[in-house]
Amino acid sequence: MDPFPHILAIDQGTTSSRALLFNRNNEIIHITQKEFTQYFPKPGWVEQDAMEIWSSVQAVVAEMLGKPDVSGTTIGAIGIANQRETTVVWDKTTGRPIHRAIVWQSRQSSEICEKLKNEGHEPLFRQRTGLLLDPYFSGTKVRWILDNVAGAREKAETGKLLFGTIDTWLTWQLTGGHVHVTDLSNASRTLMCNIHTRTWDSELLSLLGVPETMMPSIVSSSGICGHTLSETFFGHVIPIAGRIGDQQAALFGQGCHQPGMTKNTYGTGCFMLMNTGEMAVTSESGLLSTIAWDVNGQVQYALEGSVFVAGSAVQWLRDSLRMFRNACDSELYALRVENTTGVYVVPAFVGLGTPYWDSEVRGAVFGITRGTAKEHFIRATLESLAYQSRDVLLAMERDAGIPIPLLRVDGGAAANNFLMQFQSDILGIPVDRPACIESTAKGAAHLAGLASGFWKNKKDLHGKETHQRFSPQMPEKEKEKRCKGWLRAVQAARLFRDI
Ligand SMILES: Nc1ncnc2c1ncn2[C@@H]1O[C@H](COP(=O)(O)OP(=O)(O)O)[C@@H](O)[C@H]1O
Ligand SMILES: O=P(O)(O)OC[C@H](O)CO
Repeated sequence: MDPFPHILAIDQGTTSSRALLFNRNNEIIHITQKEFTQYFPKPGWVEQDAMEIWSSVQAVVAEMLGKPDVSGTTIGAIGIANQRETTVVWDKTTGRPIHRAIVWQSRQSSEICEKLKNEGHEPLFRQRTGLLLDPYFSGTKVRWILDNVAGAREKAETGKLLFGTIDTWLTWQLTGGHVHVTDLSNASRTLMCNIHTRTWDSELLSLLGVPETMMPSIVSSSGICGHTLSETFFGHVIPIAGRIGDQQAALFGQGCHQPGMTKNTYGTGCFMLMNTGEMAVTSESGLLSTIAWDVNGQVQYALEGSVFVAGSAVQWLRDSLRMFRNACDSELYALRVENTTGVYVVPAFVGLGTPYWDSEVRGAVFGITRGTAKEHFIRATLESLAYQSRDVLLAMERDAGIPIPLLRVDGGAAANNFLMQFQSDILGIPVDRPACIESTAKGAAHLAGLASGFWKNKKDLHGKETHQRFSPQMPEKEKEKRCKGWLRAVQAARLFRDI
């Protein structure tokens, strides 16, 4: 009998927390999931309650432990994949957050970014962190909390506050407040980590006004950093053996272990990453240079294009415009019409990321007529995910200096066949969707499984996976016409901000 037949992956995403149980054949045998509240306190601001995030993780794990043949004693190790950049600051003694978590999408620190840019600091941040001075990243979010929460700065300066991204927060909670760590993939998204020396950068911390005592220790993406407590709901001491930002996790889970291999994940946002091996590639086209993972001291880098609003535009159609009940219904509506009749939705609700990096532009709809129906609107919104991904892919090909012959996809919205076909059509290359689109959880499970000896080496991780291929069908002229229309729509949305 296998004493530990399972690996538990915790996939803490922007819209939901999920627990996924893997067996030694690399199969997912159970999934539990819980959505949690999103707060939009002001236009462009997005916040979450860190305690609610933790409760949602407890809930999905508790539900998992209630499944037949699953218990704390059957789980060999835990791996965590998390929404990145989202910032939690908490009191070391009480363990209570001092403010809501500021979500990666939130723009509330844009003034801080502008000030640092005006002071001429962007080249230094860019060179050392591979990122840009954009509110997307954690550094200016921490600064915002220290500036805006009464008494926070004094407490931070006397070592009473801790900072963490969601991996750090969950590890802290799972270990009963004993372990304060992050890994390089997450650290590389904070604006505070030098991706070349792979340490927190004192000069950048000082420019941001963040005391170094708040920072977690940086540990490997694959290795045991702590254990659950036997007296908590697991009822057992389980090693926490992997932690990695969700987009890098998906890159690992898709098996993109070699330089040049690329994947695009369609979740709340869209994130395209290309493995660049042991080299941090500097981008000329607005891509980010980031750390993919650190496994056994071997660090790999990636080029990344980040789209801020993708699946969340579908949620907006569902929840705010009440156009349908389930995200998957968007496909049925989109297929009821032949095209959008020239309607374009630019879902720049929180600005635009790669390659535009325009944090002030806001969403816009173009080309509506009296004949525009809900179906056109839904179709145009889905198409916007593909157009934004195309903008990123073209930038990536330019920077990497190689064509991308095929795109691997995953994430919740990759389940949408209409979207995947349209993506292939406007890219003019095949799009491959694995039968199991849970690449993020796979990546976290793989890293934990390798560290705990559950799987011996990478050969055990990939085998008989099947893919569905979407091949381009749209005539070249039609493709060009539509893509030109999209670029005009983006330009017009940006112009609207400027007038
Ligand atoms: N069939 C679908 N078509 C389009 N969008 C979808 C579909 N299913 C899920 N989504 C969108 O995908 C997102 C959820 O994907 P997921 O990978 O779980 O995201 P995250 O990790 O960011 O929480 C939601 O924003 C949802 O609106
Ligand atoms: O929650 P996801 O899957 O949309 O991922 C969010 C990213 O990590 C943000 O950088």
